[in-house]
Amino acid sequence: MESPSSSLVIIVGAGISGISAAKALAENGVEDLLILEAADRIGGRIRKEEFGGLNVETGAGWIQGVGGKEPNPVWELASKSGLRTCYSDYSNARFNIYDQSGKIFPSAVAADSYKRAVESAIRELRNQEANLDGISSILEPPMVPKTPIELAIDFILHDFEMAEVEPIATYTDLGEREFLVADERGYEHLLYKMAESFLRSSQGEIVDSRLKVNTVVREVHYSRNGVSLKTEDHCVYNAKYVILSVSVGVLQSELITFSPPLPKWKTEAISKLDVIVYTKIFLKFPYKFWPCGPGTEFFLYAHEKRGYYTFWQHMENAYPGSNILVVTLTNEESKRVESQSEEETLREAMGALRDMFGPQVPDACDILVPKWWNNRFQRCSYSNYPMLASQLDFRGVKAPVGPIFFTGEHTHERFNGYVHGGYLSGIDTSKALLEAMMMREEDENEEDEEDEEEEEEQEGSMKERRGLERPFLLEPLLALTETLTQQGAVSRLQKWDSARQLYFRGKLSIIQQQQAIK
Ligand SMILES: Cc1cc2nc3c(=O)[nH]c(=O)nc-3n(C[C@H](O)[C@H](O)[C@H](O)COP(=O)(O)OP(=O)(O)OC[C@H]3O[C@@H](n4cnc5c(N)ncnc54)[C@H](O)[C@@H]3O)c2cc1C
Repeated sequence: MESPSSSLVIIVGAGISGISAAKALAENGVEDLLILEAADRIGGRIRKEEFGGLNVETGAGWIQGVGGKEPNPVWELASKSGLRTCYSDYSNARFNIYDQSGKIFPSAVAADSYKRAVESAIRELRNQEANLDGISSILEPPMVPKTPIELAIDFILHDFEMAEVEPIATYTDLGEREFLVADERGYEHLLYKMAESFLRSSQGEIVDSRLKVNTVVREVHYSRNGVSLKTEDHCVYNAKYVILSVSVGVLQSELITFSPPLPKWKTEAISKLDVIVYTKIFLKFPYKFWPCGPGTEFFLYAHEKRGYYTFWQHMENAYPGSNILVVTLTNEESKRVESQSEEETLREAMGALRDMFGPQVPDACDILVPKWWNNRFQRCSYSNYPMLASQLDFRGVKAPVGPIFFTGEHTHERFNGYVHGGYLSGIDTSKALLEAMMMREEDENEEDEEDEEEEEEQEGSMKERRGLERPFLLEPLLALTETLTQQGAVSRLQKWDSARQLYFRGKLSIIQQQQAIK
């Protein structure tokens, strides 16, 4: 066994959130940092793989929300580093709906039915949003789909809430656009560009000892004084602080154990989150047999089994002449396909294509079936906050526990599920950590200055003060919220806000008492 290495900060995971946290810390003078990554490369759920003579994106492929009210910082990074992208609007899929006999729906009928179904669902949901019973009834599919058009519409409604992250209740068309990454260097090029900055020391040399790949963290031992991490290969890494950037799927699994166990409020918040499995299956053909004109990039296959090889895309806009089709599956369908052989999946996908385009469709020359659910370092494609999740649940997922800070797309309130959510969460978490480090330093300096007698006198109030000032002590806040709940405050959000006010009022009075003593 190697002797333990020691760092000020260890970041577990080198996806977009881990890398952006490391970059932000390094830019703020934290040089003594180390990233431990389980896989053999950085990127996490941003991943390119060679297929059919190209590098395809098996993980994130789009830069979403471009040109909306809030700028997407990942779009800015992509523009700066010259990443090649192409405009791609998957909502167009609803104009190209095929049934099992290859009949294509006239686009006006499809678009109109779709629009009416979405509008009525939103209206009903908004009317009933104060009434929880009402909401649970609308969570059921709005109809039992029978006809192909209903099947397709049902899939799109389901897709809004499950695959596209956005709950239908909050969906607003902000005129945002999506761009598909179409660059041989891959989406991951952005991460390598970011990593360069912290892999260089202040003297400009590359310090690649700051990143260790193939290093699977299995145990996290923590106390007020720091954290000790044990890896699968029996190495020990010590740090004063840890940022855990693993996915919520990993947090819900048994890959990492904590000692002492994480508090109940934390594990409960983590367990409440839904995880979405979203799989892009790639198929290479000897030639094109699908329509390739304007507005044809996406098409839907209406099958009576919800989500059965429904959502298709051709890659001609991104890579002309590639002869590659992509079909997207989600959740139960993803898990089902992950558990069967590639031959079976190929047979099913070819059946769907031959239903749509006829028996003359040529055999595919190759297939790629990524597995996100069975990957023990992912266990999901992205997080999804259930519709009835509260602000409190969200904050519980994000809040630190002692010296352990949590980051990742699932901790970003606005953009959870997205690459830019991961990027922004890394920055937020590094800020919270820097603040905690500063506070702790102040505490320690203060303690050094006091003589022993004073220390004894003030021990009780100092303990109390530390307990209240440390930003990562969420328990008192949660306990207060619980009390308010029992007293029947109106909504969960109000309870949380009232608890926060009481907490800060308490903190203020203790600081005032401290000053009076001095
Ligand atoms: C198929 C698919 C399609 C997607 N499409 C889009 C899209 O088009 N647009 C978009 O914006 N988003 C998309 N997303 C979501 C986006 O990829 C993620 O939200 C984002 O990349 C998550 O980044 P992260 O840093 O939070 O987590 P991750 O990228 O998962 O990083 C966590 C890292 O932790 C590592 N790790 C896990 N366990 C351990 C351990 N025990 N020890 C050490 N390391 C460990 C993992 O290997 C991983 O590298 C998609 C995701 C998938 C899977």
